[in-house]
Amino acid sequence: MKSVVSLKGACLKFGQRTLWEDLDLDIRPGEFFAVLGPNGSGKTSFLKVLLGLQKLHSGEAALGGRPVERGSSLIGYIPQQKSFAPDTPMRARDLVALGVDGHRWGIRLSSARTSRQVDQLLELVGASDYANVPVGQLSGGEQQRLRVAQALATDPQVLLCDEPLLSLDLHHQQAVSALISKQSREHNSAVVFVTHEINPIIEYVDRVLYLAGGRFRVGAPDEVMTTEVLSDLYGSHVEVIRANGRIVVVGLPDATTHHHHAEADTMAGEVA
Ligand SMILES: Nc1ncnc2c1ncn2[C@@H]1O[C@H](COP(=O)(O)OP(=O)(O)OP(=O)(O)O)[C@@H](O)[C@H]1O
Repeated sequence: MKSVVSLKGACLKFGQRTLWEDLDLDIRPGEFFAVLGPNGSGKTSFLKVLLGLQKLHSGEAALGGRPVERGSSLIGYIPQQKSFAPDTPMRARDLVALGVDGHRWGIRLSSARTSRQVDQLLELVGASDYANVPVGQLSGGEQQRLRVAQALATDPQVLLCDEPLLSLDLHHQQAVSALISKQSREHNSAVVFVTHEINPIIEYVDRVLYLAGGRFRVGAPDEVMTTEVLSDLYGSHVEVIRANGRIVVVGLPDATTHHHHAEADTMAGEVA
């Protein structure tokens, strides 16, 4: 099947610092693709490249067979959580409606139809109860569910998600992950899902891009999330333990992308 996201020989650098290089990647329609790695490894920058907001140092990035560009209508985007100001003059349903018809030129959907679609989206993310509440008065998790609804509104071919589960409680983490996976299966949308933590989405992930130390590995979770591969990426021994379908990475170096900073300090943690 043709890929919907394609990177060829992609390299991203800031000054002397290389986040990744020689990255060749094809993401298929309907694929659930997770991007993992420690703080500062370049996960958000990876999304910015696909959004056309960050130029590659070298190589090519394409969406739907065309070079990436800002504002592509192929993309739905769930940004990293930022709170709305308390006095934002917008209700929950207005925010979702913006996703439905806010950026269309020409024929706009009739308002009754927009309204029905907004109701469906609100229900999908479990936000019907607060549809008329101003967004600035909602909790971080409630706001985040609205962003998911907004991103799904255009039925995107590529759904870019930047840590969409942050600030959600366990129940809503599961609900939002399931929703995103459903979108990918039923609408054949490719999902690029940036996260620190693979466990909430482990049952959905087809492949992982793991970034660390200016290097990367791509493959199925079982191929990448291993003691051998992660120890190699981090340049120090880490232990990957599987228990009850979860993956725990123990002994990660201090979160850093620089090998020379990977000091003796270690912490036992559940990352990835
Ligand atoms: N425009 C820029 N100019 C210079 N450096 C940048 C720029 N954008 C990002 N960086 C640096 O690139 C590195 C990767 O940033 P990025 O936000 O992609 O990391 P991340 O993996 O998403 O991190 P986190 O998990 O902390 O969100 C960081 O060290 C950041 O400071």
